[in-house]
Amino acid sequence: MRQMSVYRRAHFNAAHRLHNPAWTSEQNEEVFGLCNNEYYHGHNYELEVKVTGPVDPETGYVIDLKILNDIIKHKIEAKFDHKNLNLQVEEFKTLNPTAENICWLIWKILKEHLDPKFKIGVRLYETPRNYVEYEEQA
Ligand SMILES: Nc1nc2c(c(=O)[nH]1)N=C([C@H](O)[C@H](O)COP(=O)(O)OP(=O)(O)OP(=O)(O)O)CN2
Ligand SMILES: [Zn+2]
Repeated sequence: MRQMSVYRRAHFNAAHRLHNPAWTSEQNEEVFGLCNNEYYHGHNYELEVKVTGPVDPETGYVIDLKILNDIIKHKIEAKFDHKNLNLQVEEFKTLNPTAENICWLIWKILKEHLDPKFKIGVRLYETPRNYVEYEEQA
């Protein structure tokens, strides 16, 4: 069956602090600089989700984008939007909320909620110029 990719963009704002508790303040400042600010700082995150799978011959869809949008809204935006990632997202109490780790967590959540027949890719823009991407291999 013909495989294609569909994409959905989303957006959330969140605060974070990059910090390694095993290091001294000096080491943290040296490595993370302004991102180590103990009072946190915010980003306007832009998210792009890619879903690859067979095109259903009856609907002509890979996945109904309305369904994908609902999953992103309820499982991703509800968890991250207007949150302090370090303090309010359980996973980041023990994991540094870098763009890489946020992107991976988003991928993991989507993987749990989408049909396993789909291959999922996540691209996350932390700033207009900084972005990371994770896509599972076939
Ligand atoms: N590999 C990573 N490097 C950095 C991350 C990250 O998540 N992964 N994060 C940060 C900071 O949190 C923040 O994103 C950096 O912001 P800033 O340097 O202000 O980014 P800009 O694109 O706005 O910077 P310009 O220099 O003005 O282009 C740092 N590194
Ligand atoms: Zn930051």
